[in-house]
Amino acid sequence: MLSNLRKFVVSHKKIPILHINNMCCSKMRASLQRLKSHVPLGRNYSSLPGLIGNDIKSLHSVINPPIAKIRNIGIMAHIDAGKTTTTERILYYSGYTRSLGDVDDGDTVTDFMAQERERGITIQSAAVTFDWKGYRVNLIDTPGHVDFTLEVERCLRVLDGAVAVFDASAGVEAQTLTVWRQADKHKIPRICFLNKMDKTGASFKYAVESIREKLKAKPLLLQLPLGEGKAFKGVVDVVNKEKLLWNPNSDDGKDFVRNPLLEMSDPELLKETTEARNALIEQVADLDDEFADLVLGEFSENFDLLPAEKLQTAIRRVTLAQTAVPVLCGSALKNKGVQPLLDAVTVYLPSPEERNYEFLPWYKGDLCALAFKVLHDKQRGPLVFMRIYSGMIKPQLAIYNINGNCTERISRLLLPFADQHIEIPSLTAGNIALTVGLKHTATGDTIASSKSSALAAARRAETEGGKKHRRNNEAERLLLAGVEIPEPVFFCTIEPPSVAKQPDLDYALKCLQREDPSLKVKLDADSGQTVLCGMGELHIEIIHDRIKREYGLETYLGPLQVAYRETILNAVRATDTLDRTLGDKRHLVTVELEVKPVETASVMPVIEYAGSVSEDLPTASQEAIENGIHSACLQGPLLGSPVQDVAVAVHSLVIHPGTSTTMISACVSRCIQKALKKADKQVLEPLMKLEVTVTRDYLSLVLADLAQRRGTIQEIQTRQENKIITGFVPLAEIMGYSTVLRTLTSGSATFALELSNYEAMNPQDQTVLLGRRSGLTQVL
Ligand SMILES: Nc1nc2c(ncn2[C@@H]2O[C@H](COP(=O)(O)OP(=O)(O)OP(=O)(O)O)[C@@H](O)[C@H]2O)c(=O)[nH]1
Repeated sequence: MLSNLRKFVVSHKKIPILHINNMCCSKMRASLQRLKSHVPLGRNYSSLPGLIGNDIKSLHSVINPPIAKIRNIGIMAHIDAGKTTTTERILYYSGYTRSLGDVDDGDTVTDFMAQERERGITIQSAAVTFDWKGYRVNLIDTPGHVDFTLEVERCLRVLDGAVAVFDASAGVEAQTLTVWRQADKHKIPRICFLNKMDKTGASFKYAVESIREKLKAKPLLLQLPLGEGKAFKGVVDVVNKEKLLWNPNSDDGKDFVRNPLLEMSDPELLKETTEARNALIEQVADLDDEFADLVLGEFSENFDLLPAEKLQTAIRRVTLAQTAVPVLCGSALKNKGVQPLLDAVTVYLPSPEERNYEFLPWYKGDLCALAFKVLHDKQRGPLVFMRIYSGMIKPQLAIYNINGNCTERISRLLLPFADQHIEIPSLTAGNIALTVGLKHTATGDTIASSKSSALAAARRAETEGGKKHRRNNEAERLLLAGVEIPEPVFFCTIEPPSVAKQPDLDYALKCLQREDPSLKVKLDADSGQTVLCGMGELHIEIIHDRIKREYGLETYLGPLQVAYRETILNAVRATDTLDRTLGDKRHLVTVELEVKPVETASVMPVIEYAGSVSEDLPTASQEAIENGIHSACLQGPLLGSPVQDVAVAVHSLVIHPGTSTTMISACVSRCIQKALKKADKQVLEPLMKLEVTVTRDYLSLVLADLAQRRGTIQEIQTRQENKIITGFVPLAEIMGYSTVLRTLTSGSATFALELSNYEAMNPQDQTVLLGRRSGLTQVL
């Protein structure tokens, strides 16, 4: 049946454009695109009967493969490690694309974008589905830039396994560390692929050491490289003691031979591989008791007799347990090593049923899914990518969105399979679905089959999980959380070309926010201007570009500004009374509270109640108090920025009968603002962790520049020919750094930046900032 499907796909002339909506993922997509003729998506849905004739039974096995044969994986890497090139090879060898692209062909990417602009089509691929040796692989796109960390995390949330790609000449780099930590957080089993083995300076040993040291992981060397740098020609399969050599005359790397290592032809290599295999066996036995028993019993005399399958099974167990990571190597650019990597994905990474999702039992087989990406297609409306954890999705199915507390209907169901979006009759647990017709579902929403099913699951969660899952709101317990949306660090005003276009801008921003919850949009009460808040310069730039490209609006951005925070240095008490008569109703509240500093590194205030207040406090009044506290803490007295690291203790509260909750909130909020004004205050600024890779010649120039930017240097390491500077620098001082660094080092240096924490500004800098901002506070 698979061959049937392939045949159809290959013979089908109309191949869709997939879209670029997010520039940081654009290279992968663009390289996919240029392999296809440019025909709008709408004409390229394949419906089921046309696809397979009457062979419905076989189709089921293709569309809904056994769950054990599904792999939901992502590829994660530091910028430029070769994620795009590796992905491109994977798609080519799996038959997804029909020729190999080249990421260095910048013109092609630009051409593609221009064509996309002309057509005004918005399609994007967040996941592609392909088959490899009888396995269904859903490859989920994870962007590499730090501004899109949230996007990476959101994607990680729906992965069952991941391939971490490294530049073998650089080993572990800054962004690798970040994504590795994120993958740790979501407990995702991984495989490491040491790419760029052909590059001058590539060192298998160095890269493996850096995995051991920096990632604190236990690398399992499943392969050894045959040569390094220019001499790289293939790999040794340590598990099977085989040599894999790629035909030097093949221009796409499809042609390679796998031969057993023999004493006669390769005595040295055989010896080296046997030692590596024995070391691997010992290492795995140390981590897995079942394997240790096997090895020490039957095979203790001679590890050579241990069958490869038994070793693979044990490697799989330790990979799934995340006690070690298999390491493979190759050169995606030179088309070597990618097919064994795909084999390893199917052999060592888990199927959906092997992941331990604690929420699954609560649903008892009912639908539970996570919307992990929303795209706006001009013809189809919103397209929602969903990971199905349990149950089934069908076209015309009504689903309940737990976050949005609303029910809506899926009109069509698609599978982004090979180079088609195939319309399908149903999709079961473990799969990635692309749905059409959902108007309210946003990125990150949890989906159930109905409200009653969600509530039943919530009750089970509470019974089974006890206090662990107890949250304020019943449905909240069920949210497939794990992706905390970080507070934006940058903001700027955005204006439409004319007042008449404001509704169009509002609509565009609403759509973009549904796709990207890390984008915040506010209305400045004083100036009436719309304010965009984002995760970085690139993030805001991309939003600006997308508004123009996808919504045809030429907008104007105000100067980019840093999102500061405020805190207080001492505890302060305040009392307030609100007494207002509206119509014939009197609203009277008196509150006494204390605001004090605490160390939480959060803008969520800690709320405490005196015993006399909490006793018999109605839920509605408590909610009103907390709303008042939260809204007051959003605008600190110094800059109007969020206040962090504070606790609020409510000491007394007197509410006149009939007083509305709005009045309670207003009184509490005013009282807090009074207290905050009285306190000693401090501005906190975002401090960025910076890693600069620079050649020795430019080291002192870069250090001198960082010193001027109030930077502090943590350490300077040597990596081959380069120096790696790590340190911290305030965000305000590092705006536009890419241009500066390029000029300073003639384009030879690279850097990675990520938010470290918010830190107190020194008194002089704070005075300068407040002086500068006092002229600006009217604008923002
Ligand atoms: N020598 C060598 N160069 C490679 C290899 N793989 C990728 N490259 C080159 O490395 C550069 C970056 O490759 P990409 O595939 O774009 O890397 P990426 O990780 O997707 O980069 P970002 O999308 O910017 O994060 C390009 O110039 C590639 O040609 C490889 O195996 N060997």
